[in-house]
Amino acid sequence: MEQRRTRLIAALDTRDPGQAETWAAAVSPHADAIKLGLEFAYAAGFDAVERVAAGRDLFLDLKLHDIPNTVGAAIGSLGRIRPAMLTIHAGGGSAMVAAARKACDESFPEDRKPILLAVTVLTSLDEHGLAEMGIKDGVKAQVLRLAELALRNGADGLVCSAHELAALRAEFGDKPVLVTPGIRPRGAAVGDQKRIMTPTEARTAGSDWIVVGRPITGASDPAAAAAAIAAELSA
Ligand SMILES: O=C(O)c1cc(=O)[nH]c(=O)n1[C@@H]1O[C@H](COP(=O)(O)O)[C@@H](O)[C@H]1O
Repeated sequence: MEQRRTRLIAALDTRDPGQAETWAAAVSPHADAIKLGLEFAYAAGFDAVERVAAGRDLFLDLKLHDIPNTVGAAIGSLGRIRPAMLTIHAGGGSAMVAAARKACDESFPEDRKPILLAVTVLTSLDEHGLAEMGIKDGVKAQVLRLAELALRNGADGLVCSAHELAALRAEFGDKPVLVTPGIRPRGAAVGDQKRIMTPTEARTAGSDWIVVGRPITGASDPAAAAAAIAAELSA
């Protein structure tokens, strides 16, 4: 079987457009896409998102989670940004995911439709965190449940931790795009993440894309940190 190519998304979490542009330029030779999310969009605005993303593949991580009409309309407002990937929360339910699918289909040209990704269980949560919300049968069961809901309603892929990749591939096959944050090169600070793996482990487990933020942006040389992770993925 051909080895899956695992690609790198660099998460550029900052409020500062100048910093985002500097990081984007530094990591772009090594990362396959950049991610801008809530911190940047709220602080710098969508014009800045558009500027930093120009000429680059953008993972726009807004993690939309609202009533179907609002989520569909929000996606409809993103047309000028043309993200390569876009996130919603699978926990918004079937009708919300379906509304997001419809909005993607109607708001973007056929050849520039974003990959619609449904976040299953955040990588900052563990069994205890889920139990606090009344979900008592564990992370894997919840990820599989939300994955089924999201894929059935039109999501192209899922955001999960690398720990669930094997179960998701066994259940849903090769087609869904599986994106895994919570990636920590050996020895890197874990921070608020709970379900982590190294780049090599995530690649071996079948990740299509890994998302790495602070291990790159917090490094003294972000370009070198991104290059080292890219090298690890292609070793
Ligand atoms: O959707 C995401 O990208 C996401 C989902 C998830 O479950 N966990 C998660 O960490 N993320 C994002 O991935 C990035 C991880 O950043 P670091 O922990 O700094 O590597 C952040 O921008 C998070 O918002």
